[in-house]
Amino acid sequence: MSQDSQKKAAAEAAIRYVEDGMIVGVGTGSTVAHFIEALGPLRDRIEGAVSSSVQSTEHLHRLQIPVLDLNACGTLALYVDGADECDPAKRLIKGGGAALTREKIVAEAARRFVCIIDQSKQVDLLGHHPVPIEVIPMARSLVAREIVRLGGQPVWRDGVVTDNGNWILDIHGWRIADPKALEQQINQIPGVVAVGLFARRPADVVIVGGREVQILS
Ligand SMILES: O=C[C@H](O)[C@H](O)[C@H](O)COP(=O)(O)O
Repeated sequence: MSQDSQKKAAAEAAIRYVEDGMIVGVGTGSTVAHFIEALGPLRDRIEGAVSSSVQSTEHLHRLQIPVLDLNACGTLALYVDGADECDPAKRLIKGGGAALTREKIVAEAARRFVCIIDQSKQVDLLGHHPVPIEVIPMARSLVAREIVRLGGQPVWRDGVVTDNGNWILDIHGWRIADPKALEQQINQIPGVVAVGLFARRPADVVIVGGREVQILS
């Protein structure tokens, strides 16, 4: 089964968590694009969606799913998003598509975070995939130097500007034994907007696509 078919299978399996009248938090990326497609036929049964990126907002609009302002929604019942890596404790690396900051905000606002992935995303230890950090542009070099002190190798994702007008550093070379501690340390560096480590707020349910879809809860 191709990686994209696995993504689609996971995304379609996540639809069972959508209930009538819900406001659904929606992540970003190619796996979420399948979820948005599956959500389309339910547009009249849900109140709407809260989006984590311009890309997802445009997709939701194309399917006539109302996109709501998080500030007017309070706590969301459900957030569905993909990931770049997922460990057995459902901690994640996210941000391959540069949407990590808004994704973190919507995930934090949700009671249940359902993460949809293909099998290649499952790892024992996070860090094979670089860890993205969104930084305020003027702080790029400062943050990079601090990251080197923490043992990482920062690479500027040159040319990429986030939806918030910021830049991305991708940190290579880490095998992350304590993701929560590292998340906290990175968050303390001035100029860091968000880090794509989701350890303080891991997923609640992980759906792994495949011929047999696996649901880890
Ligand atoms: O910024 C992007 C997000 O964190 C994505 O959810 C993540 O990169 C996974 O993307 P995809 O579903 O395309 O593999």
